[in-house]
Order: sequence, then C-alpha cells, then structure tokens
Amino acid sequence: MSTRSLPNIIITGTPGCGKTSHAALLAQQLSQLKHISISEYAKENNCIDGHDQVRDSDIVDEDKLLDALEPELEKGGVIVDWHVCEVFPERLIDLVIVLRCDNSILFSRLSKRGYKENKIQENLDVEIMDILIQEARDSYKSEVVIELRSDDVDQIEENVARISQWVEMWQKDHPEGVSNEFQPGSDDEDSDDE
Ligand SMILES: Nc1ncnc2c1ncn2[C@@H]1O[C@H](COP(=O)(O)OP(=O)(O)OP(=O)(O)O)[C@@H](O)[C@H]1O
Repeated sequence: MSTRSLPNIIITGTPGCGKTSHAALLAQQLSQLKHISISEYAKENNCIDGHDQVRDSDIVDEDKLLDALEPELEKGGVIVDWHVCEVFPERLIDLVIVLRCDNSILFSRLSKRGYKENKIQENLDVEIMDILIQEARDSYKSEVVIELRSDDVDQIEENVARISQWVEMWQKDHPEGVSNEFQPGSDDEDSDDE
C-alpha cells in the first residue's frame, strides 16, 4: 500500500488573487514541498488541448493532466497552484486553500496585467459569486477547505505562516504517513479516476 509522508495542498482562487505568490513563498519556506503551477505544468507535459479565443486562455486536457500529476501527488508534498480544484482526487488532497480578494483590488491587479475588459469582468463575477469556494466545498470535505483573504501583502505572510504550521501539525499527526488508496467514507467513490 503506498503512502505519502507529506501532505498535498491545493491553493486555488480567482486569477490574480495571489495563488502563485502564496505557493512560491510556501515552497521557499518549506523546502520539502514542491510548487506546481498547473498552467506551466500542463504545457510542459503536453496536456494542452487548444486555446479558448474568447477567454484568451489555454484549454487543459484534464485526463492527461491527472495521468501526469497523480504519481507526483502520490509521492506527497505538492502545492497545486490552479484556479480549478475539483479535478484532483479527494484521496490525494489534504488541504484546499481558497484565496479571496476584494473586487476593487482584484480589478486593479487584473487591469495591471492588461487583461481585456470581458476577461476582467468574468473573473470579477467568479469572485463575487463565490464560485470557487463553492466548487471546493462541493468537491472536498468541509474540514479540509479553508478560505483565506489575500487583499494585501501582510496577509500573504500571515497565510503562509498559518499553512506552514498546519503542515507541521499534519506531520506530527501522521507519523506513519497517509494512505494513497481510497478511504471508505470519501467522496472519491463517485469519481472516475480509478
Ligand atoms: N495578497 C496580496 N497583496 C498584494 N498583492 C498581491 C497579493 N496577492 C497577489 N498580489 C499581486 O497580484 C498579482 C497576481 O498575483 P499572483 O500571480 O500570485 O496571482 P494568481 O492567483 O497566481 O494569478 P493567476 O491565476 O493568473 O496565475 C501579482 O502582481 C502579485 O504581486
């Protein structure tokens, strides 16, 4: 039976809310963790299935992505950085951080990036309508889903310190590691990742 001795953490949220900033700082502070930015990983592992012209973003083939990523997740210690969280098997995920950002702050971050008006508005709608937190709660047990604010730089440091403490506790609580197999009672029963 394979086990992981480090937890896998998803950092998700609307584009621009600070996923990469958080994931990079966390990986810098806890060097045993590996930051995987899914947008880059999907390109490097040939998991791109076209380009969405309207949204001006790559379309990721999620089956190919999971085929490539699952062995990494089984090793443990992965920080998954992506705006989608529901595709990752529940049995391999220990914590889901959903970053939240004030809409006027998000507007200014996305404008600075030069995003087109429709792309900015679509992302602001996602944030204001709680789409990603709902997606996380629908896909994982409520106790592993944590919502954190990411409006200012101090919050990045506070959030990363909090996640680091959580990783330490997780390691203490699981001295033998955690099984990568399906656990009875997990919602993975319904997923088609077998
Ligand atoms: N909490 C924060 N306080 C101040 N600035 C922030 C914060 N979070 C992110 N930023 C800034 O906002 C911009 C976007 O951040 P980042 O790339 O980390 O977001 P992201 O969620 O990973 O975006 P994407 O999904 O598009 O990759 C960067 O310029 C970053 O410095």
